[in-house]
Amino acid sequence: MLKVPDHQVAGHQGGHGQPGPLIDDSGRFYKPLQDDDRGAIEAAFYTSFSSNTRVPDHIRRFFPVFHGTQLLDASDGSSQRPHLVLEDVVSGRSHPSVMDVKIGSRTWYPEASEDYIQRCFEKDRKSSSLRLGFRISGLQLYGSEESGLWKPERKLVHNLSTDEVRVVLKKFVSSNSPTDPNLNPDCSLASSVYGGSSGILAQLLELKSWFEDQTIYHLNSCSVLMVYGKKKVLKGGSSDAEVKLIDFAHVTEGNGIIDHNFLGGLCSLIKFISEILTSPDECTTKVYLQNSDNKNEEILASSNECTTKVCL
Ligand SMILES: O=P(O)(O)O[C@@H]1[C@@H](OP(=O)(O)O)[C@H](OP(=O)(O)O)[C@H](O)[C@H](OP(=O)(O)O)[C@H]1OP(=O)(O)O
Ligand SMILES: Nc1ncnc2c1ncn2[C@@H]1O[C@H](COP(=O)(O)OP(=O)(O)O)[C@@H](O)[C@H]1O
Repeated sequence: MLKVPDHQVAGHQGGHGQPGPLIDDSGRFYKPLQDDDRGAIEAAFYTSFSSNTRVPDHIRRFFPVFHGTQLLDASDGSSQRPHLVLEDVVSGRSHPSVMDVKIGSRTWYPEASEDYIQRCFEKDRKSSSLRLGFRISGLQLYGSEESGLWKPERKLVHNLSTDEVRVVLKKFVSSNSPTDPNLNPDCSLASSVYGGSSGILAQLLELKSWFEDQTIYHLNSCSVLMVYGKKKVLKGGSSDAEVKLIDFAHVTEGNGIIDHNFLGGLCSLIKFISEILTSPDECTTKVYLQNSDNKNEEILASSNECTTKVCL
């Protein structure tokens, strides 16, 4: 039985006449192929990657397993269309915390159309991409029994300042309420989720060492998806935190050239996460994110230091 995933945090969502991803109970994620060349490029990437003997085995685990393509009824009931059949990397986790981080200071690439480059450039400039080499595209995190799941509106996370990005990365590994303005993120889960020999930092470092060498692909506009089951870690169990690369709709050939854009963004993300592990208590700024109509105020960051209001 196929259903719409409630754990999707970014990208094209179903609805308004647009098909979105589907999942099943066996741990598969079905991503509709986009009509234009984006669908064809992503399908070609997965096909090439799956059989490319130049990709080391230990690197394959950072990509969702690819099970080919399948014609399915679209999630919006419009018509049958081909879907990529992928491993659902969130499946099997209780209270999954998920963050999509789009890597690269530029999400456009020279071969794209002028119009596309311009749109991407604007998003890169307004978001943290140009400044930091990555941006948070979307996230969900489990707060508590009372507060439930925190899934800030995507437009609220798109244009975060550097401080806000740091705070969101801290909230991702904190056990106190992500929405309480009087609480600093306690980072109490940082060592189990980000740290350790198999934590997120170790995985990102392993990926980085591949990107220092690999010249096969340029992963334009691709994301790092960070996932872990919060319930288990809160109960003191070992973390099942995983890093996966997703979204290959804009991959181009590397032609023997290092993917500097991806590598630079990855190094920057690594630095932020390392700093949270080494100095989790470093003071953060109190930030209220507010819609322009002054409604739906949402608090992303907190400390005793100062208060900033950002109108979106
Ligand atoms: O269509 P939208 O407005 O959801 O924009 C998509 C973006 O969503 P956003 O609104 O920035 O969260 C979306 O960004 P995320 O994956 O959500 O970070 C992509 O940039 C997508 O472009 P493409 O499919 O990669 O070429 C963007 O799609 P296109 O506008 O290029 O179709
Ligand atoms: N294999 C997967 N398993 C689980 N969730 C996924 C997977 N691939 C994508 N997602 C979810 O869907 C979102 C959008 O995916 P993405 O491939 O970036 O789509 P788009 O091309 O529409 O931007 C991601 O942010 C993530 O939440």
